[in-house]
Amino acid sequence: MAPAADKKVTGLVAATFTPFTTQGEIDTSVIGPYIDYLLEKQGIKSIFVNGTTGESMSLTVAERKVLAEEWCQKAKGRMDQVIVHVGCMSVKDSQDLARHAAQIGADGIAVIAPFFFKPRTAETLRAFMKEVASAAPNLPFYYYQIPGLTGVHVNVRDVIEGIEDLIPSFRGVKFTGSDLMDFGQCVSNCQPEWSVLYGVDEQLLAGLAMGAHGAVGSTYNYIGCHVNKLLSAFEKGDLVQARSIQFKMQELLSYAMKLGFDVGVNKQLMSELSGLSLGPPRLPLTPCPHDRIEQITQKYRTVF
Ligand SMILES: CC(=O)N[C@@H]([C@@H](O)[C@H](O)[C@H](O)CO)[C@@H](O)CC(=O)C(=O)O
Repeated sequence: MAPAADKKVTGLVAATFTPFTTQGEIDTSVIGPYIDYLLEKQGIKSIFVNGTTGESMSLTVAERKVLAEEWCQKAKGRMDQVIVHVGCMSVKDSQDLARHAAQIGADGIAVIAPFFFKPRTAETLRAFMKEVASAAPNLPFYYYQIPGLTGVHVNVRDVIEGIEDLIPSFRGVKFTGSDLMDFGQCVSNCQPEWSVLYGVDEQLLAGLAMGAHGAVGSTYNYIGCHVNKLLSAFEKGDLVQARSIQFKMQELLSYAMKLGFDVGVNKQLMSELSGLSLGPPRLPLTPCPHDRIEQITQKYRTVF
């Protein structure tokens, strides 16, 4: 049976941060205001929750369910799409989360490759994904490729070959890698109803030139309003304007990277720029000194 919520993902999708209290417990009270902020201040209409930015691998399955439910409930009728990442090391946990995502009205699910015992071939990875997708056969399913973190360097082009026969709910890829040849091959070999989404914010324009249908990223949480202008400029064929926004993103991110940029730093930057209390990151991520966040915030203000 075809997935019920069958609409293509386009435009910018914010990979959301997970709010924690100062004691390190998940804090769902921030999720409503967070969604207001994305819609009203950043022009972001879709979210990707419990992903890398959301520290999913540091959360319990129970916490992930509570968070997914709150994001879906608060976004209902307001946002276009809520995609819930359900990837885990155990296929059983992933199936549990996939079933749960279907129950709470998510618009789609995504799965990263397991990375402790790594699939060595596209075939094994596809088999893992098939098992997860079968737990929520009516939900659009996306493969979330992020080799820099998983260490799984299987060609995505090989993963998607004929995958619609294996996983009828397959609807695309979130491609967080720099191999633009593999990315281009995904675009040129995708089915019309699939979305191929690019996930390296600092290189988005290259992804768009290669045919990305949209983009998922962490920085769209706080610079989405600028990046939306990049998308419009690209659509109008104004590459000079599109490049100038991309170069600003690169200036900010290369500055932050030199100071040490990880999900924890990124989360604190988001708190600083949005005024939302997202709390500290969870171990093994550690909070970064306040003066460093101030330097990055200052850079943001001079660049944009
Ligand atoms: C490795 C990583 O965290 N990549 C980010 C990017 O948005 C990244 O933060 C940005 O390009 C800056 O490097 C996203 O692709 C991750 C993401 O979408 C997610 O949180 O699931």
